[in-house]
Amino acid sequence: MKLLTDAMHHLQIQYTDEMLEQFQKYMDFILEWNEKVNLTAITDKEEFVKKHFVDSILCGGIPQVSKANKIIDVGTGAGFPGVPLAIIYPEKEFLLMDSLNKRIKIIKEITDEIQLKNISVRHGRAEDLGREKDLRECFDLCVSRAVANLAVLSEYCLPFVKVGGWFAAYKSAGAEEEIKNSLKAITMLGGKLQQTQTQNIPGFDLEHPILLIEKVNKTLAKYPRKAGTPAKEPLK
Ligand SMILES: C[S@@+](CC[C@H](N)C(=O)[O-])C[C@H]1O[C@@H](n2cnc3c(N)ncnc32)[C@H](O)[C@@H]1O
Repeated sequence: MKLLTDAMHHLQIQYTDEMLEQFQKYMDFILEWNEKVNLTAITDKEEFVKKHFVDSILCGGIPQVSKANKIIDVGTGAGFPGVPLAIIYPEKEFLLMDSLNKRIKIIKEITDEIQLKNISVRHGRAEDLGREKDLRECFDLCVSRAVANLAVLSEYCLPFVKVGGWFAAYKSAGAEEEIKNSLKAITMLGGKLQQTQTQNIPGFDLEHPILLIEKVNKTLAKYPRKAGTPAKEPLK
């Protein structure tokens, strides 16, 4: 866990022994489950800590993230970035969702086991859950990593965010063209790209722009379109 504590020092994230224990147990359980169900291609523990834990908490300490209370992780997969963020922010409430029920059930089982009490889970597609009354425009912050192209992702994510809230999209370096081509879609969905934050921890080779998109207007009732349509016909 030295890699993780080094990164947390750099990001000025406070941590406790209990948090480090939760990180350790989460990795152990995921790798154990991974022998039966495909959860992650990363099985080397050092790589796991870097690419899953450190990468997930790169948005830690960003003011838009620090001040959010209710957070949703769209397309969480094996729990990233939602679980590491829930560990470092025990006072915030997290909802992790994914269209693959198998993964959601495993995350629930593991997070119960390690007593991460601030996580709940929901199975479903973003296009469907984004229309549910108890989820639509209810979150201060939506995070999402490695789920879809930014225009598509914005249609999945922005409907969950309340006006005045934020969508933090984890993108890879070199996404400038993708960002430029998604600006219109972001506006159509009620968002505005305000800032791109690139966290670079010396020695980590994780250069990652995190796009901070503010929800400036309500999302029109016609979005998200029906399941499958955003990916087939991205807004432009
Ligand atoms: C490549 S994985 C990334 C998982 C995780 N966010 C990470 O960074 O490790 C993409 C995940 O998004 C989920 N996903 C894709 N489209 C989705 C949708 N329309 N609604 C909900 N989840 C979706 C997939 O089931 C998968 O678990």
